[in-house]
Amino acid sequence: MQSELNKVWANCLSVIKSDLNESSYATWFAPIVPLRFVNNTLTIQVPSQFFYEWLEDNYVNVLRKAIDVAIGRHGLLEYSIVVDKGDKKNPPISFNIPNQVSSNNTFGNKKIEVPSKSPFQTTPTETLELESYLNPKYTFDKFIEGDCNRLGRAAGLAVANKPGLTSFNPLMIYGGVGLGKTHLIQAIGNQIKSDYPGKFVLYVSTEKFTNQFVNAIRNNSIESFTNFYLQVDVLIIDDVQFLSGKEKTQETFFNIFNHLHQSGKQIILSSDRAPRELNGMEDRLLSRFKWGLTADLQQPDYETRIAIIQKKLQDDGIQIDFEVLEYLAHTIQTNVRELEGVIISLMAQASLTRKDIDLELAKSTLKSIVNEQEKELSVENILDVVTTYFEVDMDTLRGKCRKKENVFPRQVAMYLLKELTNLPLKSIGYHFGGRDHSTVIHAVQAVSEAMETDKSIEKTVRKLYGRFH
Ligand SMILES: Nc1ncnc2c1ncn2[C@@H]1O[C@H](COP(=O)(O)OP(=O)(O)OP(=O)(O)O)[C@@H](O)[C@H]1O
Repeated sequence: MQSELNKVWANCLSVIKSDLNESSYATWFAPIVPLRFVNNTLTIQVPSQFFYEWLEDNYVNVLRKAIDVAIGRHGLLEYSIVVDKGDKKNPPISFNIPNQVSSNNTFGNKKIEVPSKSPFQTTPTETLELESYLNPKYTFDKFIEGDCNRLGRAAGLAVANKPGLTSFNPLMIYGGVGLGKTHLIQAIGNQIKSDYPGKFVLYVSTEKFTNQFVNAIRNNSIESFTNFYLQVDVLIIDDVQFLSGKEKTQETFFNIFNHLHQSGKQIILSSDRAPRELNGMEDRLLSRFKWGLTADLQQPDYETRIAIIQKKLQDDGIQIDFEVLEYLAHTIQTNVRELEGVIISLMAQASLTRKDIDLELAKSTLKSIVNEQEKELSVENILDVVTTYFEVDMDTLRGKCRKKENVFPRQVAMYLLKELTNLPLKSIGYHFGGRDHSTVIHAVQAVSEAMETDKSIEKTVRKLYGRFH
């Protein structure tokens, strides 16, 4: 019945509207035509195969909720896709939809069951915003600034303030695992979304972009795919290293890139390595990557690690003594994700055991993690760490050369042996070409004094010490 159909669809739309922003609603739901409502099944007409896939990929939860409210938990949704010439030649597509019960291709319709409970249900803090795939937890105020990320963060803020209008287009952020690339590029997207609600900001991983492209080839819907991307105002693509070796995807991305760039749209990219190290990438694409600004994220230094831990604990309303903070920052030096993981286990331990987070709890919680990272305490390993850090060879470290660049690493090595082992001074001297104990005492004093007067030396020595303790 026509009036019932309209009522059901109007109810769906009001649920959908309340969940989405205006531009997503206008792009994806305004063009839908309700066709019929029979036996608890609502049939909607969508303009293309790509449109249908995009709805299923991005809005399935919203649709499910709308059907629940408008029809009830037994409601079904059926799509009727406007078939163009090319689509007719295609074999039926295979779906990647959980809970799909049937696909009826006789009339070009696709039928899925919409269960009352979302299989993707997440906790509120993890809810992704469906329309742009931005995670709202990634913001600038949660991104701690340090020497390791100063340029990237500043460039990110500049881009967020004036998307498409700075010379940082594209902005490419690169760096190793867990150093904050995704956080930073999403923070830019989140800020733009909040300051410029009219702009269509899209975050997409390279993997997802590639999958969509492959599907579009299979379904002969490349044009819809490309057209969709050309509507984006701010395109954020994560992990572009995964484009390596994918020539066709690169070609399409190249065209989208050029078009967006020429239209003054902002492009933001992340990669796990610098553009010059991206193998398997077309030169013309690589040269585009370098058009704007390339900024790297490095491992956070000691002070930044302290600030990150403080912020994470503070966000959870937890206070800890500075000595615990120092211990954590010394112990976990690899990347921020690991640091976060440790803080979470620590908080879990504290709440389980109903204890405050003190040094004892920190040490016992971190025991397994620390043991994995610690090098075995031996003279060889200590000297090895020193030679690697200062880039001197073992013979020079143990030898007699009096050049300043060799004397200091040697003194640090002696200092570490004294602090970390129970070796008598004479034995320590023995490892350095048979020097006597007074040379070792002198080295230990020299390093201690240098640590007191020079913060960077203190940091270096503590860092090397931290490899064993
Ligand atoms: N400067 C920072 N301040 C606060 N949190 C940070 C910072 N850098 C990274 N993090 C946090 O560390 C975790 C890992 O960061 P993220 O996922 O952005 O790293 P990534 O570089 O994208 O890693 P991958 O290469 O594995 O994709 C996230 O939870 C992020 O919020």
